[in-house]
Amino acid sequence: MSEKILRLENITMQFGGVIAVNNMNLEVGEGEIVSLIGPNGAGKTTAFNVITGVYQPTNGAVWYRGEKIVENYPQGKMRKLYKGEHAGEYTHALAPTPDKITRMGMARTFQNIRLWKDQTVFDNVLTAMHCRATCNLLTATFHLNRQEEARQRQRVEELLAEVNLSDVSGEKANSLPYGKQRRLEIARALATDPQLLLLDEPAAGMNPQETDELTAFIGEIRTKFGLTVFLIEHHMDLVMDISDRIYVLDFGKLIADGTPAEIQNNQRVIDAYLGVAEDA
Ligand SMILES: Nc1ncnc2c1ncn2[C@@H]1O[C@H](COP(=O)(O)OP(=O)(O)OP(=O)(O)O)[C@@H](O)[C@H]1O
Repeated sequence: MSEKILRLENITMQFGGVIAVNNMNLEVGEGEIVSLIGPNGAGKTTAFNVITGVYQPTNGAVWYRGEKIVENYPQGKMRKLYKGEHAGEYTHALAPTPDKITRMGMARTFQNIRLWKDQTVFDNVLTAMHCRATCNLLTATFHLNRQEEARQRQRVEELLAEVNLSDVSGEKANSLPYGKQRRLEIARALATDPQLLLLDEPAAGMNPQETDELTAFIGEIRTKFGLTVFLIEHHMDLVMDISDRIYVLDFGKLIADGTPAEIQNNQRVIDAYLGVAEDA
């Protein structure tokens, strides 16, 4: 099996009385495309939010490229609840901010498109690239030297060509058809030069043709950019076509993992999700 680029160890995320993610253990190998599927409210986006530093988990650790990057040692009542085999290993909380995690080489897109709608396609990508290169908005805005600015503009042009958006480079983001807006979101994530790309429902709202194009596109960028992809998706055609492996989440708990063929034939998954999705 390939080297693990991402590993979740005993991740629990609790909001008041709701346990959104319940003791999740999973691994994503270098170069894989892995999907996380499950019914609405199963905890998929919450898991992404923990991985990318939006939420500090109630318990557990996230490892990235062999390094522990997120960890929590439960306090107070929680400490009692989670004092398990690994509790002694959690000596302090590690909680990097999302931008720090981006700079480690992890990029993400969101369920709802989050583009700078009035900016051009080019400027959307350039801004994302600035953030990675300088980590400081003031520096990004005012102090880039000319040589660096020219290098970045060149890189944006190359990136837009690689994702087939060169022809709309000067258009405003909100004037693009929906499928291209999604593609632009992914281009923005790629501008931060990630090794691991997390896609949260990239095909949401797409018609079948757009979904097919996106499926091919994700495969292409994996190869072109040497990426590992971890994605959440409800479009089962896309998931089954593209995934090396699939994890299934239900009410915060992983109930299965395996290849697409194994998952499609898993009775527990059919009962909890696939059967329902097909009937819907
Ligand atoms: N910030 C929050 N505060 C309180 N509860 C939350 C918060 N974020 C998520 N939840 C709850 O956690 C549970 C899991 O939500 P989550 O959005 O992770 O599910 P999901 O699997 O991504 O669903 P969907 O497929 O609909 O996007 C839900 O019950 C949700 O209401």
